[in-house]
Amino acid sequence: MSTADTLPTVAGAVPVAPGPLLAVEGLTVRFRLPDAVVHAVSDLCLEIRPGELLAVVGESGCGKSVLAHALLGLLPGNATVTGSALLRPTMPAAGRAPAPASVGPPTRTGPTTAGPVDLFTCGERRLARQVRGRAVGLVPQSPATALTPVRTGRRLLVETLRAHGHPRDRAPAAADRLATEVGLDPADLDHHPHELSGGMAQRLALALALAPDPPLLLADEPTTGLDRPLVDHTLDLLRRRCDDGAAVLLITHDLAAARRVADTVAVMYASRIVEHRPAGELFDGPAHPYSAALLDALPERAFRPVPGHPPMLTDLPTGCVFAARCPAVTDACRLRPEPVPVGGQGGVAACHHPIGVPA
Ligand SMILES: Nc1ncnc2c1ncn2[C@@H]1O[C@H](COP(=O)(O)OP(=O)(O)OP(=O)(O)O)[C@@H](O)[C@H]1O
Ligand code: NI
Repeated sequence: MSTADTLPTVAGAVPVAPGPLLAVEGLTVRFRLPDAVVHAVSDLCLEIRPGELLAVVGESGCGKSVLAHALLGLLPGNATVTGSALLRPTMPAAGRAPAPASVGPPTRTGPTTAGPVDLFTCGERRLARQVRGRAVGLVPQSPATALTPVRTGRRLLVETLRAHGHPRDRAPAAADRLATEVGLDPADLDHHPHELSGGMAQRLALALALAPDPPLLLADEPTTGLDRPLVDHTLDLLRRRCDDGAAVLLITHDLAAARRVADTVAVMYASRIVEHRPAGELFDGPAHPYSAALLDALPERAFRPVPGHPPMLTDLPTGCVFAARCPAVTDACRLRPEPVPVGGQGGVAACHHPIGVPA
């Protein structure tokens, strides 16, 4: 798809047609601890459109999973969430053919004329009934603990398919097809989740998330524990879902995965998005020194780890969060950088000295 019209807007800008499926504005998540406050996500803005695969990348602990959990109202009671996350409602698009390998309900969803829903204010009842596992699917980061242990994979999958409109007589065959689609042997569905390996549980969780054919899928490290062929199989499956009109937010440590399938990449560092670009632009010429350092750490590039450590999320600097590790730091970095346009396709980087942009 064209990346020019898939990019996020800087906070406050007017989104262009056809409009995002999800528009997150100023998302801030804080966890209250007895003696500290964890700044897990800070002033995060992003948009994702139908057909777009957005990869969110960044080191462990930078806030990627908290972002996904915030969108679905899954954060614990010590969290406070501010900002907005407008999800455009969808309805079945009559006559739209499902992808050949897809076993979702016979129609994919398309836009309606109804207004968007703010996921942060719509309330738990609406999240439970209309959003989680329906409008927005989640592949959790630790599926082994998230899956109900008392039912077999087959029962979980058939129940999910039935709950989303598959007729009783067709749901078992649909479950088998879905298992095959995610790289499981249908016979694996006869086991309970705890009897599965981590990689198999991962694929079962993916099948369960795909069963309702959600217009938006949040996939949190969906390839952890898989060998390379299965990683590629899973990534290509997510790509096909996007090509068929769904939007996928792929959370991953694996930059090669992002490069393989993403349209756009958001690089997170210490609770903030520091760069958000079309994938090709980011990999060919990162603008934020942190993105450049992450790419330099790849084995096929300089294989040089990012020097130093991220700041504590309980004690973030008031200026640029990357300043202490940045080779290009100057006095200006004591002030927080606003996102500035980089590249030619609407990308942004939050940096006072973006690479390749004249001062
Ligand atoms: N319930 C909580 N209470 C306090 N801090 C929390 C809570 N949940 C998460 N955090 C903190 O929020 C920060 C972001 O966590 P998150 O799980 O989003 O990281 P991540 O980017 O997904 O990392 P990983 O790649 O390791 O999964 C971490 O510092 C984590 O310790
Ligand atoms: Ni995580």
